[in-house]
Formats: sequence, C-alpha cells, structure tokens
Amino acid sequence: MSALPVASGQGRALVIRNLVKEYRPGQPVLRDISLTVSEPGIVAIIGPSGTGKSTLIRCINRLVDPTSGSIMLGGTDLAKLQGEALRQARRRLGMVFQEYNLVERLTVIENVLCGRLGYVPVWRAWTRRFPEADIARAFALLESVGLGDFATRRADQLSGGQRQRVGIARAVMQDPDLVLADEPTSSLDPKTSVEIMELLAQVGRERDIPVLVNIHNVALAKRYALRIVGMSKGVVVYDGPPAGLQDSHLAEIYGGEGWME
Ligand SMILES: Nc1ncnc2c1ncn2[C@@H]1O[C@H](COP(=O)(O)OP(=O)(O)OP(=O)(O)O)[C@@H](O)[C@H]1O
Repeated sequence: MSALPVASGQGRALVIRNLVKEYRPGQPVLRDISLTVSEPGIVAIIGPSGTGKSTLIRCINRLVDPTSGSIMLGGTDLAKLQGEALRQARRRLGMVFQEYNLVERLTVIENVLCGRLGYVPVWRAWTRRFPEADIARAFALLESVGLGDFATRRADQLSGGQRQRVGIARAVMQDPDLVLADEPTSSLDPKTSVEIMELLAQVGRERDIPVLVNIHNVALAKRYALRIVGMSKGVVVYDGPPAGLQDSHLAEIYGGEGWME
C-alpha cells in the first residue's frame, strides 16, 4: 500500500470532561466520562454491548446531544455548537461507519469527494462540481487505499472491505483533526478487518492525528491500538497501553471470567 498523500501537521487534542448522556431522564448511558486524546494513532474503545461506546462517538460528532459536560477540540466545545458552527466543526471530524454509509448510486470517486462537501459552496455541492485540486487529491487517496482502478465504479458494486476503504478515503479527504470509527470492522471477515485496522493506523501515523475506534475484537484492539479505553456501564474502567490490559481488567470490563477460557 502506498503512502497516504499530504500529511497535514499537528493532531489536536480532544478533551472530554464530565460527559453525561441520558436518552431518558435519570437513566444515564454515559456517566461522567473524562478522557483526553491527543496522541496520533489508534485509541481503541472496548466494552460490552450497550455500554455506551457508540453513544460516546455520537456525542463527539454530535449525532446525539450530550446531556452535560464538555467536548473540547482545538479550543472549541463541540457539545455547545449549533447550526453553521457545528457544520464547520464537523468538517474536522472524519467519520468511518460500520455499514460504510456510502452513497450507493454514486461512483467511488464521487463518494471520496463527498468528504469535501463541508468545504465547498452549496452550489458546487449540489452540482457535485469540485475544484480540480480536490479531484486530483481524491484520485491520489483512492490510489493510496488500493482502489485506484475502481474510481468510476458505482459504490454498490464494491465488497465490504472495498467500501470501508472508500469510507476511510472519504474521511481523510476532509482533512480531519480526528477520525472517529464506529465498529469499522464488525461487518468484515478477519483478514479484511486486519487490513482495515492497518489502514486506520496508517492514517493516524501519517496524518499525525488520533483515530478513535470502537471495536469489539479485543485481539485486534491490542494489536493496533497504542492505547485502550475499556468501558463498562457508561464509565471508563481501564485507560492505558494494550500491554497493561490484563485478564482482571477484561473481567471488570465484560463481567465474569468463564468466557475467557
Ligand atoms: N437513540 C437512542 N434512544 C434511546 N436509547 C438509546 C439510543 N441509542 C442508544 N441507546 C441505549 O443506550 C445504551 C448504549 O448504547 P450504545 O449503542 O451506545 O452502546 P454500545 O456500547 O455502542 O453497544 P454495541 O457495542 O452493541 O454497539 C443502550 O442501552 C441503548 O439501548
């Protein structure tokens, strides 16, 4: 795989303080989460189903509204933004989804260019007429994720792994300060999952930005993350290097021990 083009300087710190999310009043899903993520590379969030991992990612990109607390990114509190300010801030958050979220009827290159939608005037977005420089960069990015020959294919003709590569290229196309990946490998086979994690690690390294990844596969998390955040029942119960994650931590995160045998 060739190098991703245009490495862009400093990643900026994400500083979450006392984050609480209640979908129903009095029933917090996230209970007072505080977390600082500033290092480039993958930070994996692990934890059992229903513990609030997706909710945390969705609070950061504001697909859901936090109940209280702050989410600072480069000096801006994402938790407080609305309207145009929120739209502008979202440009800095590259999203990678479990089900890829591509526009199926568009070509691969058009999907990558969708990463620029937050940057172009509305008329250009409507007519999908992007600046030449963006188009050249989209082609270069596609090449770098191994899909140089697929630019004019429709997205609905791709395999899951290929779709996720397009999703990652689209996220990088945004020039993000932070990539948020919500279970990016859950729909993929084991080999493809490894390739996608490698690609996400490469994005973090080469662009010097944090890549926050929700993931169920603990082995993959340990292999690719520089740091693991273990959540249980809406709180962080482990935050440290993969090498420090012991069976006792896994028992605390997932509950019980019989499943580990
Ligand atoms: N839009 C919503 N409205 C109400 N409750 C919700 C909503 N989204 C999530 N929840 C609840 O919040 C809790 C946490 O869900 P969340 O999806 O964040 O967990 P998760 O750790 O990502 O789980 P999984 O690993 O299964 O995806 C669950 O009890 C879920 O039912």
